[in-house]
Amino acid sequence: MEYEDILYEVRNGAAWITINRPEKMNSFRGQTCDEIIRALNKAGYDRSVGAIVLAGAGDRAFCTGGDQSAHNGNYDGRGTIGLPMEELHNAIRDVPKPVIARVQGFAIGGGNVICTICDLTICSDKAQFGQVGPKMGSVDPGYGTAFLARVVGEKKAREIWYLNRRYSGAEAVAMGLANICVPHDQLDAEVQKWAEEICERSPTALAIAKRSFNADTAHQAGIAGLGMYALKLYYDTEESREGVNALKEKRKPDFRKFAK
Ligand SMILES: CC(C)(COP(=O)(O)OP(=O)(O)OC[C@H]1O[C@@H](n2cnc3c(N)ncnc32)[C@H](O)[C@@H]1OP(=O)(O)O)[C@@H](O)C(=O)NCCC(=O)NCCSC(=O)CCC(=O)c1ccccc1C(=O)O
Repeated sequence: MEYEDILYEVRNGAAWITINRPEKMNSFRGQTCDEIIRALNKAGYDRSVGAIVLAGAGDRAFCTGGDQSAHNGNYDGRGTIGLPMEELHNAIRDVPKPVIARVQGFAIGGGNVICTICDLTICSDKAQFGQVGPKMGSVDPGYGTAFLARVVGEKKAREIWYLNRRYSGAEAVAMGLANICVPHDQLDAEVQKWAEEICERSPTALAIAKRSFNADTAHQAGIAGLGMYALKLYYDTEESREGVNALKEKRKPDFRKFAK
């Protein structure tokens, strides 16, 4: 079998990459990231594909970030923190085709980062966006913070990271985090419509436009690469583990004891 954690299908020029771990709220482990990277590169350089859709299986979640059951100071894969996060984020940005996030449920933590990085985000009225980092003992030191501020503005990005609230699809559209919010049962048709419209456009012009948009924030890849080492040091602390343990033990984390 080519993939275990994702589904890959081309629908009339649109490559659909679907995280298929609904029992884990489509959170990702190392293998999931590797498979998404492989699928992105396959779709990105397949001449019959004009647009790429990133989705999550089932109704509950688009993606809820790193799989906390595979997280104990390190995740279970390769890379600085045990997940090839920088590579995954860069793959979304580097493929020369627009990537559309299809958000039908929770886009939380690292899942929120992924949809922030995607070129476009189309969500349903059941979508819920949000960050959980400081609530869970984690933080994205790269695109998830710095690029988010480019997308929604500095004040809103700081609110998202400092308070860890949840936002509806309509609120995501209002702050510029999503392009459009549609009724749940119309989501797939809407996503496919946008993808097919993109497929009719000049691939070279699209690739140049995407590279040009990316150029303005390319330095953030360097910040992310450096920040992952800081994140790894943080993951090795009791303070970070408090977040993971609290989720597992279904209790509120007590971070105050780590106040500096
Ligand atoms: C997603 C929730 C808000 C849903 O809440 P609720 O509806 O109340 O349902 P629950 O009962 O909480 O959850 C149901 C079920 O799903 C499991 N689950 C949910 N998310 C995860 C996950 N990420 N990993 C593993 N399992 C998960 C949950 O445990 C329940 O299982 P049961 O067996 O039924 O008990 C809520 O669940 C929630 O907030 N989940 C945690 C999300 C989370 O912590 N995500 C990742 C951590 S931090 C982060 O992502 C920010 C940092 C970041 O972006 C990053 C940057 C660089 C590298 C890596 C990361 C990274 O992603 O960690």
